[in-house]
Amino acid sequence: MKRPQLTRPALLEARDITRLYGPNQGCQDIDFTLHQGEVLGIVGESGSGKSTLLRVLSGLEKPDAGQVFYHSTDQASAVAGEARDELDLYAISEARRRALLRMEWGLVHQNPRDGLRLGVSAGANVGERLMALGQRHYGDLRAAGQDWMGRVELDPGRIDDAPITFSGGMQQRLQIARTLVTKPRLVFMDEPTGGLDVSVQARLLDMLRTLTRELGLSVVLVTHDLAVARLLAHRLMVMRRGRVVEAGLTDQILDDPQHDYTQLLVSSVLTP
Ligand SMILES: Nc1ncnc2c1ncn2[C@@H]1O[C@H](COP(=O)(O)OP(=O)(O)OP(=O)(O)O)[C@@H](O)[C@H]1O
Repeated sequence: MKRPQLTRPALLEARDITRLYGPNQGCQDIDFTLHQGEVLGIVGESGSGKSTLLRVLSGLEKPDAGQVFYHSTDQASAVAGEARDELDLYAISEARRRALLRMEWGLVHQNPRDGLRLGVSAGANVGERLMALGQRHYGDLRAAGQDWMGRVELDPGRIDDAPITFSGGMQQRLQIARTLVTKPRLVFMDEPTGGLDVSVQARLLDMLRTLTRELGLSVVLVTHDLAVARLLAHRLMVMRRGRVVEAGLTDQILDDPQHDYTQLLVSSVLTP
């Protein structure tokens, strides 16, 4: 199989990450490199430590041990006065981490209400992230809002409606538009299709796959749903009790799982 991502530069590196709340609760000794344009799926049953790892990787929770390195753009590093483009995520300031989330990263929550501002219009939800990057022209912000609502298959005519009037699936589309409008270099997704009806999930998944391909997004995707992983991820890490038990190309892992736990996971989900 073609493996273009391996020839691309590293974007995010996790080095021996451990964050434990109790024995086997959290994540331990996690080590991997995400390359530009790559979608990495983190899979495993509930409680295996996927969300804990995602919080550590996205700068939201300091690990007990280990480091996360992010290769920033030259421009953003220059603004922050940094000499190198490789940032040690927990050695930089909290303000700098927040700036990364605003300027270079995106975060898609399982519950769209965690990622949206419910009190302002759909258009404002999309435009707001652009304003945080310095865009001020009202017409441009509105045009971007309409454009992105169309791209996530929402009716642009509803740009002035509050997200609270949208269905769960529509809110998730809006959250995705709000996240992607700034063209983030790295997107973290936590169960992006979780909590939705199966038919709504399928359409959303299809849209996500199209967008990740079109935009060449680099994504760390947490899901317990192997069908979601199969459709979106180039590579998978399988977690159990906080540890990675198997990692590799998605098709290899799902078609020929080596570890007992992965075999169980795959057979219980994919076999009728
Ligand atoms: N803030 C916390 N305080 C204490 N324990 C926690 C905390 N966050 C997670 N845990 C525990 O760590 C373990 C891993 O949880 P985590 O949410 O990372 O797993 P997960 O694989 O994402 O599961 P799920 O799919 O159910 O969200 C669980 O046993 C959980 O109870």
